[in-house]
Amino acid sequence: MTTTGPRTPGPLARLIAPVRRRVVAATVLQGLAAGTGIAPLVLLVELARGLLAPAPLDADRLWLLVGGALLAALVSLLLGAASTVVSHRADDDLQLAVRRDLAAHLSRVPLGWYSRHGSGRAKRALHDDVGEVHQLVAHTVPELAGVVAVPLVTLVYLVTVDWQLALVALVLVVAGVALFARAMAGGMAKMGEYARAMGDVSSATVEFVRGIRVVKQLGSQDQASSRFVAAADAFADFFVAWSRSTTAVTVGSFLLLSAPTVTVVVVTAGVLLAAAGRTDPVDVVAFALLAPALCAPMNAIGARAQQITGARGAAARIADVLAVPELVTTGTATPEGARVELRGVRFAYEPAPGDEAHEVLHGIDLTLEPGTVTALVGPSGAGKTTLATLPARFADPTGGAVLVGGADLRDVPADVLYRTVGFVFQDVQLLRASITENIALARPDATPEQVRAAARAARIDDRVEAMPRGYDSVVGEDVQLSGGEAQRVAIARTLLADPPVLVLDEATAAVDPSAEAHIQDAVSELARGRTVLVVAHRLPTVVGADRIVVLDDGCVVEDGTHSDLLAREGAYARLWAAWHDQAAPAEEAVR
Ligand SMILES: Nc1ncnc2c1ncn2[C@@H]1O[C@H](COP(=O)(O)OP(=O)(O)OP(=O)(O)O)[C@@H](O)[C@H]1O
Repeated sequence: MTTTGPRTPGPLARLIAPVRRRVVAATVLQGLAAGTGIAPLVLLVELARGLLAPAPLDADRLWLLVGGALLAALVSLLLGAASTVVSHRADDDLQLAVRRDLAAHLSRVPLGWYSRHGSGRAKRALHDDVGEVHQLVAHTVPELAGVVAVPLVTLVYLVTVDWQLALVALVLVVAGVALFARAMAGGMAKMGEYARAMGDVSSATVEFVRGIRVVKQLGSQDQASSRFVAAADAFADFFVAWSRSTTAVTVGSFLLLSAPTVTVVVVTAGVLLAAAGRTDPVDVVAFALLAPALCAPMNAIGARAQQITGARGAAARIADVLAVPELVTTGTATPEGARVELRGVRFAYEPAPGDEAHEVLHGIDLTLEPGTVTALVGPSGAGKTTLATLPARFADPTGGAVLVGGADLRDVPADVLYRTVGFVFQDVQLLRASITENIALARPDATPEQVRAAARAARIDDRVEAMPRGYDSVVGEDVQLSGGEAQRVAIARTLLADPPVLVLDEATAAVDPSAEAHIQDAVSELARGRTVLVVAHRLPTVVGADRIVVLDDGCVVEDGTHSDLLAREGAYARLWAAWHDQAAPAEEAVR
């Protein structure tokens, strides 16, 4: 993201602002630690000077130098440790604060956001992105002080020892840094292309892996893998060309900045100067010992630059998640009763960047009376699922209002709303916890008898009893549940929560007859005495509904009972006939 005009802090600067002072303190401490870390070497040089001097040994002075070197090493260690403590404390506080903010925010974003992005984006922000910022605050920034302080302090000392030799070393390092900067600039210029090629490989990989089962069934592996292979080849070609264009400069910079090169060149120059009587041989020892320190930290710059780029991306992603609008609730209304009303409801999904918003519900008026079952039917893409998610406030309508028990959902506190409206959708979410905990999620105080009663009503009790640890069996560890079983656990959970209004998205796929009978029994149990809205993907299941609402292209086109609608010979009758011609024989074949 680019900004113009007065400089506004970027997402990374804003994110770490609360701990900025402590990061600065840790950086200063690390700089001091790195600077004092050079002192023992300097004192060693002075020790050599004392030992090699023609004059008699001044033992006291030499011991003083040894003591000084030890003390400097100790101080450097202590300063480094203090820096680590300060930076890690700051990092701990920052991680906790950011994770708390994210968790609180994620609990208030519309449920529809999760349907659209899956839980992967939330996990990435909470775990991976916070981890990248940790790397920056706890390690990268303080360590950069060392990268700067060590060569600077060394250079200042070496200039005082012999400015000519220092100049030789400086020319080498400057040439190396210039080459390195060129290599980095070349690399950065192609970064966009690199990201594109990498993106192509990852989307081709995802596509290939996702479709692998279907592809294998159809025996067309070669065709399916061709896009993946083409993307991988294109990436390899790009990478080879990229490396070729930067290899010479990169290798040149590494050679110039390597400790052996700098040492050999400077010592050779020192020997020549000493032979010409223009420098003291002991000064050459100083360069032999300290010249590597001029360039050693440079090698860390590449990795640090990558960590800074990574943390910038992570902070931007965290900021994006925090910017997702929350569902605001005035908290001023409590539903009275279980009537659900949709008044002139319009809905448009948020468009992808660059696209125009596309309205999918165009002014729906619908009242669901307490204790009745209403089935939503219609062609694929008519807006059934979108409509069904609105009473559970997955999102707010873009026009009109949704009321439950006379209260506009925007005025109902979230906990009251979810006690009033329950939902069981196809992608059932079970926790990696015991069956009991999964069923009692909304009522942790439920007794084991209440949990079992709900499981019995949901026709899952027998299956749970047969599990290795019964109701204590952990889902995903002790037992793997089929889709139908998971759905019945979710139904048991909803039965126990006992919400007066219920939204159900019926399974799309045909399952075997006994499993379907179990699910239908469980659903009937669930529907008893509640206001139920069910999205029916398979027509035979709607026959007994009190009312059938036919949606087409985001509008209600018919409304009535099964026999009324058949007699009307309109949209529903056509759907029914089409289902009999196509889907029914296919389902029979599956059975
Ligand atoms: N998350 C989303 N973002 C953008 N558009 C969406 C999203 N979900 C659904 N749509 C669009 O909204 C329209 C209605 O979709 P919806 O899933 O509500 O229909 P449906 O009647 O339930 O279909 P089906 O029976 O196939 O499940 C479709 O055009 C669909 O492409």
